[in-house]
Amino acid sequence: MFGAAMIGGVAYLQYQAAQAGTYAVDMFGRAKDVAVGGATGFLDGAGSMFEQVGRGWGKTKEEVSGLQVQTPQWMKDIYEGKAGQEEGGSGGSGGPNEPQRSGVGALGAGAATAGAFALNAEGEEDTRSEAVAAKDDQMMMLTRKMIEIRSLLQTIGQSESLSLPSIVVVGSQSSGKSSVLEAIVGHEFLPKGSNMVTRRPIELTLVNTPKAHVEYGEFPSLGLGKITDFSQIQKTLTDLNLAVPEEQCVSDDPIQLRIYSPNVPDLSLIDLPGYIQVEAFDQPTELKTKIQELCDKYIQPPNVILAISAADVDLANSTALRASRRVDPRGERTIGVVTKMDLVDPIRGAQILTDRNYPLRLGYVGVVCKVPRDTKSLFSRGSANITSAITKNESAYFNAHPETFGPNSEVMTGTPSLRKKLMHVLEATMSASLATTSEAIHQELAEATYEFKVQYNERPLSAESYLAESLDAFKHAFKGFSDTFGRKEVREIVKQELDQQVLNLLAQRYWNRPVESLRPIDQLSEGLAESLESLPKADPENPLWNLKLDASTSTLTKLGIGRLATTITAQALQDSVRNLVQTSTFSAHPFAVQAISAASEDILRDLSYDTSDELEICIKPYKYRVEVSDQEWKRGRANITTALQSELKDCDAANRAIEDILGGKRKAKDVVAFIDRVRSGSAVLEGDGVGGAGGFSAALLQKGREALFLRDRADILRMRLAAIKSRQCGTPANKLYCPEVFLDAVADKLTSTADLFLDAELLSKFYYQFPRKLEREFRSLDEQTVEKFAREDPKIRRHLDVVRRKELLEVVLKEMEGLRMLEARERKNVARGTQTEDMGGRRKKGWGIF
Ligand SMILES: Nc1nc2c(ncn2[C@@H]2O[C@H](COP(=O)(O)OP(=O)(O)OP(=O)(O)O)[C@@H](O)[C@H]2O)c(=O)[nH]1
Repeated sequence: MFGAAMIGGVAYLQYQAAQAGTYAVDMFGRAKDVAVGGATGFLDGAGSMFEQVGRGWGKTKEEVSGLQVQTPQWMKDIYEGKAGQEEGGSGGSGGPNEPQRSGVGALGAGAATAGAFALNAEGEEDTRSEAVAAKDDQMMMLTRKMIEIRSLLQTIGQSESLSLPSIVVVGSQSSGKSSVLEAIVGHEFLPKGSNMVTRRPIELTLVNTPKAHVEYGEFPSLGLGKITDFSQIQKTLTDLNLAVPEEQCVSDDPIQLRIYSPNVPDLSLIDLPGYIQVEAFDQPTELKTKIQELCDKYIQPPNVILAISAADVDLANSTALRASRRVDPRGERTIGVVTKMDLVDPIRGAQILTDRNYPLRLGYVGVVCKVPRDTKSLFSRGSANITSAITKNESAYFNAHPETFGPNSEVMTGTPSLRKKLMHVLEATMSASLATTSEAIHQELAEATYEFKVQYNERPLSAESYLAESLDAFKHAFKGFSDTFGRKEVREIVKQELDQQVLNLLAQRYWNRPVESLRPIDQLSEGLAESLESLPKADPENPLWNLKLDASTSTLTKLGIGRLATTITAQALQDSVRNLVQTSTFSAHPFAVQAISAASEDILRDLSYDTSDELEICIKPYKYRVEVSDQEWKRGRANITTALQSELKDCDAANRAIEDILGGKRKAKDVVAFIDRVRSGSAVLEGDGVGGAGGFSAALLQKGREALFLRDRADILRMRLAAIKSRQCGTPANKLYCPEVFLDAVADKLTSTADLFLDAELLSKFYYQFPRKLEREFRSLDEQTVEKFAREDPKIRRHLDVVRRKELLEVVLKEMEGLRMLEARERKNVARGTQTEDMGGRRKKGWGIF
């Protein structure tokens, strides 16, 4: 077990046994003894490290660098002084409890560690021996690996067995919990306020970045990116906490926060709401219980408990220690932190730290974490590091009482010592949990593999591959559509539209036989002058009929065909794209549906401007003259016959519907006969018929008028169908007598020009541009959006989850294997180190870690 390098063979085995609940040696109250034991083992480890680097701590950097070929990267970094920002200096005042280190600054060793421990950066002397420093570095690397694995496991899910332990911080309100965490991090970043602002657990992962110059935080699940302003982190945490409604009190949904800094150690901590004694009058009555339940959930084994108590409150009244006792009665995994040491007499402070009533195997650490008032304003901007100010203030206090807190005292004090202790304890606890967690991962992986096989036939899937496949399938479907929607289809929709326009024109200009008595005078048309029945016998020079035909033709050609035909074709394309999306995998993705629709709309809008103008120019000649060939006439005659027949059918159907409304044929006939009589003047319509007339209600009269109109229209259609069928309408020379045929032929000519042009200008350009635009837009989506897109479909989300879970578990297992190898190597080193020690009989005094 590599933890042994730090803890020492004997002490570590004791610790391990204690973790397993079989620890039989009474270490309580003799924490210091164990610490020395730990230090012995620690030096054993140093011995083996010595071997690793060429048995030469006394060598110069150059001498040693010749051996670097065999040394690991972290070690090289130390020799090259790259790992930390500063070399291990000898200046500054050492912490009172720090053991003296020989050969300080030699080889620049420990620079990385010092950076991580924030010792030199804070003006303190790194007093560790080189071997110790190197060992620390290796431990940090391993701890970091485990923390990384812990973070990976966090992303897999909140399963208790699938997790590595963390340090859980508990304490009553105002015990100084936040101050301790902020002293470790070096920034004020936790929510502050009187209104119980910590309502959710904060899972804090500290990542040491020795070479970085910038400190920042990240909320991995919020995607806010790197936040360098710690007051912004504080604000975000406050907002997230206050989002838990007051009546809900607290939530067990953790907030994950990672802080990257060269000044933090690699640690994983969980901050919890502070215990309260009694609810305030404006707080929910169950608040106390809820906080307790939440804390209880987190302080379970194998987590380490950081129990915060204030020195000015009797330890017997410490809620944190009481809570820890319930779940850790033998005090095996609790570190006691006594804050506000400056508020009690030093002798009393030292007594608290050596408390016999609440003995803790991992001991107590006394701290003064208050930011000195005179420097506080300097840090108000949220970016300055406060570690230095706190440590200086703290050292000043403890150094002022050397007889109580000096190097020879039994007690452990100071935030730097606490940081180190936390790292060592976390490393050991995590490594002790590795086997169990590894077993749980194996089991989870087996389940995920089974699900992947059975449910998804081992079909690999990623958000990117899903998007790519969906896009390819859609483009393929679109290609299929473009093969079936060409000039012929454009012609159909344009002609259908123009047919309608022709029918409207005919109705307006030719078929408008007025029902005179029922229409206001100003609506009576020129149709009165010459009835349509007289058209077949009209004089070819008759100005009225000539004018009518010219005006109708002109209306048709000047309709704005360019715009009309382009718009309806673009609309048909847009509708088709929408239908294609609905039948594609994209249909389950609102984002994609919207993006595709917008893409086609954009292209069609752009193309439509030019296309409609140019098409209008193409049909310009028809605005002045339209020649119709015999062939065209023949086609027009056939087409309009079909159109009129269909119109006639519609009229008859509408008439039948009205008859039904009027209460049958007979009743309808009576109403229509009355209106007919009014029209011919043989009956009188009282008023305007609003109150009814002739024994019929106003509503019946209205329906009767509609029926009469439809009857008239049907009569006209029949008459015109007969006319079109007659010999007279057999030739374009007689267009004056057959306006229906002529207008249809004109519409047909306009359609032919439009479909040719639209095919070349709108369709082919759209078919070219659209898939490319989609390709561009979808391929340039960022990872997050692609992920969001794929997860919109619940089926795909489940599939992705299984694949991802399986992949992550495989990665974690691989990482675990790596750790195990390191661990095995470490164990070997410890064994060798012990041998060396036995031979040399050399023992050094080291730090008391536990
Ligand atoms: N004198 C002195 N004051 C301290 C020390 N540590 C914290 N304080 C002060 O004690 C008060 C409470 O400290 P916090 O760190 O906010 O305590 P907390 O436990 O997080 O409190 P809640 O957020 O209410 O749960 C603050 O005014 C701190 O400035 C210390 O070591 N010495």
